[in-house]
Amino acid sequence: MTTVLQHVVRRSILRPFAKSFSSGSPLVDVQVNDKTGVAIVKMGRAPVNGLNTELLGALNDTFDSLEKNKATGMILSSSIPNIYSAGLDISEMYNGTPENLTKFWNTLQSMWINLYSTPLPTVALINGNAPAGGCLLAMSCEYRVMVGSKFVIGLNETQLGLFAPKWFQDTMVSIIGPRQTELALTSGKLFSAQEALKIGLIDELVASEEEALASSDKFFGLFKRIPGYARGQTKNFVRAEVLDWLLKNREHDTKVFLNSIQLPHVQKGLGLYLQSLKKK
Ligand SMILES: CCCCC/C=C\C/C=C\CC/C=C/CC(=O)SCCNC(=O)CCNC(=O)[C@H](O)C(C)(C)COP(=O)(O)OP(=O)(O)OC[C@H]1O[C@@H](n2cnc3c(N)ncnc32)[C@H](O)[C@@H]1OP(=O)(O)O
Repeated sequence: MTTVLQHVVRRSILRPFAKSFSSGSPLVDVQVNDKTGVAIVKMGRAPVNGLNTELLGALNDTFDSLEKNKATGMILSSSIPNIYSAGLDISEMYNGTPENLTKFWNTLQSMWINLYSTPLPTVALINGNAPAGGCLLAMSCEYRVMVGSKFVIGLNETQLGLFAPKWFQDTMVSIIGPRQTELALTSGKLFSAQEALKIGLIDELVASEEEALASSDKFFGLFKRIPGYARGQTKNFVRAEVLDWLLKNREHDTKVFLNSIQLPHVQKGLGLYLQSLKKK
């Protein structure tokens, strides 16, 4: 089978048949399996894959590029040991100008719309902690495999004095239901891997990255004989309600974010939280 992406080969081959391609950003590494057409997308923004405007934009461009170049599936993972993503980069939300905050939020919205609605089958290979925005990324994929039992995942926004936006919440509701989402979000719960498995927030818990890749292959294999259009339309219908809310309310959602995040007591809380993280 010929290579599905037309980009320039950039780095060495890591898996058999896998080629590295330039994602256009040093923050995102893309390797496409020549044989299957499945792309492994790895976030690599040290130290914790904080989702700033640049990384969000790079992810968005990558998703676009994979679709345009007819990849057959995508695995979203991280190249940073023990970290999937620490969520939104708090430095972007602390003391930001209204222009920068708006750009940041709009980039997040676009990235999520793209990821959540892609017709490609998607797997989150969660090889590290995935709080808040990191959990959102994983939840937006169709299948979640966590590697190792020492990591946590969840929407912990209330612990920071924030709230998870409606579309973050709705994404979780679609996976674990309203009752468990309400309990988790009001308390800002970060689930252990075992808890996440029990509640269905992750689909599998495995011991190694190799096992996770095998699970992903098995998941993609489910669609071998299913026409792509039928699969894509079905995914669209299932996800339409959650997606449509943001598509119809982007401006409102941005205003809510801007108004809330700039409140003096919210800014003070963010500053203290950042300090506490740095002091560790
Ligand atoms: C009426 C009031 C309403 C208010 C509502 C307001 C707004 C509502 C609208 C929108 C809501 C906004 C939604 C936000 C979602 C989010 O994603 S917020 C981010 C939440 N993330 C976290 O809480 C995770 C914090 N990080 C950690 O727990 C740990 O770092 C880790 C991920 C578990 C990793 O631990 P590890 O020990 O490996 O690393 P360190 O903790 O030592 O960190 C290394 C380095 O990285 C910095 N850092 C960590 N996380 C972030 C982050 N999210 N953003 C920016 N920077 C981060 C940390 O400070 C260290 O920095 P260094 O010391 O300078 O190296």
